[in-house]
Amino acid sequence: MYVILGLSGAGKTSIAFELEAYLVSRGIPAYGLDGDNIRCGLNKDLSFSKKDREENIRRVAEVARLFADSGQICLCSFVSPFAEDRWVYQIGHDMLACKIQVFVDTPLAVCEQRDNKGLYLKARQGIIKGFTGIDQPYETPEHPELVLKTVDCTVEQSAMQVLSFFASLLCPVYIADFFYWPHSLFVSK
Ligand SMILES: Nc1ncnc2c1ncn2[C@@H]1O[C@H](COP(=O)(O)OS(=O)(=O)O)[C@@H](OP(=O)(O)O)[C@H]1O
Ligand SMILES: Nc1ncnc2c1ncn2[C@@H]1O[C@H](COP(=O)(O)OP(=O)(O)O)[C@@H](O)[C@H]1O
Repeated sequence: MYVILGLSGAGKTSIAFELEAYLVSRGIPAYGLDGDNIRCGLNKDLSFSKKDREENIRRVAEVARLFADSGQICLCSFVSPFAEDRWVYQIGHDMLACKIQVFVDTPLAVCEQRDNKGLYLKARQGIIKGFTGIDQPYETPEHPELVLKTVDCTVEQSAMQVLSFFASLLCPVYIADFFYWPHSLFVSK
């Protein structure tokens, strides 16, 4: 299970979906659970209050566990701003290889400049209340397995960093089988 954390606009979704596409294209079952998707269905009854964010992550961790039990790599991309909520991912995942926390460490100013969905502008205008990084805190993960800096690198490069880390956890035979990329990791679009 990968837990991909960071501010809105940090790059969580882009990296998670790039990873999913890459792994699936290599015959490795993987599935991405993303805040925007899950909040349209399973968690559409939840707001962005502290209590509801906690419930959001609790349900996501339960679903992710089911995916993991079925043998799939589950990529969970959620803001998860509060440190005390993140422990739910740990339950039932004692081995390092089973739970990898990736912090997408993009500065707030960069996320705000990207503002793909116009949410930061609305938050600055006071139209959205309780927006992470603006008028709600983001507690930086203290011990992530991997920290990604997304400034001046592409989505593919960031995804490659995660794959390289993943490969470093695997036995050599498995690496040779799935992670030998002679020149280019990704099929050009
Ligand atoms: N108040 C507030 N704060 C943060 N984000 C907000 C908010 N309101 C809406 N959005 C949109 O919801 C997406 C984050 O949902 P998450 O489920 O990942 O949030 S959380 O983990 O429960 O904190 C987030 O998606 P990403 O941009 O992909 O992170 C936003 O599009
Ligand atoms: N190295 C990178 N990794 C991820 N996203 C990046 C990177 N460089 C630029 N971006 C851009 O930043 C934006 C991140 O948006 P998104 O993936 O939706 O973030 P989040 O899911 O964290 O809100 C996208 O437009 C993406 O193309």
